[in-house]
Amino acid sequence: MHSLRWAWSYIREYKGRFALGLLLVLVVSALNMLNPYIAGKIVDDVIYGQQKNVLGPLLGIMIGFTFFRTIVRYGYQMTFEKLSQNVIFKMRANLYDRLHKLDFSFYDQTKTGDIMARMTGDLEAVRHFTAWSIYMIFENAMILLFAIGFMFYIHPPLALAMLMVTPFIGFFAFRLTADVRPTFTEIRNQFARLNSVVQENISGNRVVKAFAKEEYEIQKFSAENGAFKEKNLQSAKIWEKYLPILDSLAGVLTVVMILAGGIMVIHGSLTFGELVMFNSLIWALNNPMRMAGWLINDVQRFIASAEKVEELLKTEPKIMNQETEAAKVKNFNGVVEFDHVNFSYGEGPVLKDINFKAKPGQSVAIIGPTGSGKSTLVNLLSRFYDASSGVVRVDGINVKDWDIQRLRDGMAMVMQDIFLFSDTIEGNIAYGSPQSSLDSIQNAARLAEAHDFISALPEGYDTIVGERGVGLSGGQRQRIALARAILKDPSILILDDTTSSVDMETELRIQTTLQSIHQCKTRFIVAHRISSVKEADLILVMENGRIIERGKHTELIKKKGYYYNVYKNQYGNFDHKQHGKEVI
Ligand SMILES: Nc1ncnc2c1ncn2[C@@H]1O[C@H](COP(=O)(O)OP(=O)(O)OP(=O)(O)O)[C@@H](O)[C@H]1O
Repeated sequence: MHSLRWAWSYIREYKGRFALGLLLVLVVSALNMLNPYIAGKIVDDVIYGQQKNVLGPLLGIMIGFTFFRTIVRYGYQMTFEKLSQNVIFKMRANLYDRLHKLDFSFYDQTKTGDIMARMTGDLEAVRHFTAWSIYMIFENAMILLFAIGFMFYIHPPLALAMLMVTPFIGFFAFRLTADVRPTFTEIRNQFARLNSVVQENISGNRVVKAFAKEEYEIQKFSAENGAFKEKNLQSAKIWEKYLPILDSLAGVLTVVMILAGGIMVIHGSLTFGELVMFNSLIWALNNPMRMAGWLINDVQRFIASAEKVEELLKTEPKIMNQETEAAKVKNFNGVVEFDHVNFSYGEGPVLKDINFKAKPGQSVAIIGPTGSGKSTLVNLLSRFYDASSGVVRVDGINVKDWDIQRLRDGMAMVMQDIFLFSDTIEGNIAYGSPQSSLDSIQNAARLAEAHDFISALPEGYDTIVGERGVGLSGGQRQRIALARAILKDPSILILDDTTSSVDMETELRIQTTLQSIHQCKTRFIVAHRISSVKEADLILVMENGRIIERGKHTELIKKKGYYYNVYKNQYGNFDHKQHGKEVI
């Protein structure tokens, strides 16, 4: 019932069309009683009563009605089809909207395959229910009701005899519903698992090949595929157990009708024409009962899928906009402050008492062992996650009070895991600033040391890069992502391990450029290489979620602590000046 109420919240918008559809179904269902009635009349009045003059008009009505029914049926089928397409269009748009509202923590916990199952298979099950099952249930219920009513009108005792079978049918239909329902939820969940395996294998196909794990992955898929088949078979076995019973009970109706009706005709309490009417009406009892199994099947499938779609639509993001005055502030300059910030993803602290301040024009570098919390720290700045305690401020305002859109608009981030869309290089660079001219795109690419290799490609900036940037080297991808960030001209630029795959000479040129063009911006550079961080105004050295050292390059070298050791490991006794020029 809950799923139906939820579906109704979408259908309600088209309630006029919905009501029209049901009305047409009602008309056709009522008119379905006409042909059996006429058939009986022909037997009683034309064959037995010898009123041959009424045969023509009666046949005319029969043929006319058959045409009329076909047209009206087409009308309501189209009505429900259009309605379902509108409903699904809106649901799909809402789902997509919700997926964009949901934050990092949702994507951390949810498999892509599961999301895809909801966007495809589950929506299709809801569409099928709206387009077909609703009117079929209504049509069958109405035909059954009209037929019962009509039978009582013709001959109540025979109608009563036939109805004695229906409680048994109701009982078995109810049992079928109860037994089959859990299997549909299992089928649906197994479909999501199957989807996840396929999706992971397609995304990770290079790793699979590199480790020659094709056979292992095929077997993994085969296990999930087998489980999917088994769950479908289990479900089929249940309703195949009940369908013959429902079918047989429908057959019993014919036997009751022939037996009881025949006796009544022999005793003269029923005319032969009336028996023909009953005989013609038997499909109107049989058919809905036969269909009941299939329709129950559809309803259960709908409920299992609707619950999943609704669950996703109702998932609330943890990161939300607050309606504060600060949210109305338009732009910011880029003053950043971490005020005793602690953070945890759930289990155990990841950031502990992070405390520092950066002004526009300054660059803050973060260095430290892998897993020490560097990326997490910059992620709090863009509010991908919220601090567990303490405050992150931008221009003196808590990031939680900023309008998220505005906050992120003022920042540009090059993430560790570079993502390029399957689009042209020009489109990828202009992703954050779609109105940019080709000149400014090329200029950004020059600053990111990407222009030369892009121009050398046969199609230059029009080159379409594959999914996630396939076809480009790691360093090339990083430079395109950097150009994308530079083009945005943000107040705060965050580079998370952005030049790790770029050779040191190119990196040095990039840094010199960034230094000159971003005089008034605040820059965050997360890196492992000393060469990437040594020019920074403030270097934060992290270990186990804490800042263990801070200062400028020369100060940290003098401290002879962690930073100094990294420096020694990376450069040994290498002279940092060659031919009078700084190289590290
Ligand atoms: N989405 C997440 N959910 C749960 N734990 C996470 C998540 N992301 C990172 N962590 C954990 O938080 C800790 C810090 O990770 P983080 O990525 O910030 O480190 P890092 O210093 O940037 O590492 P690297 O240098 O390898 O990029 C690690 O222990 C990591 O396992």
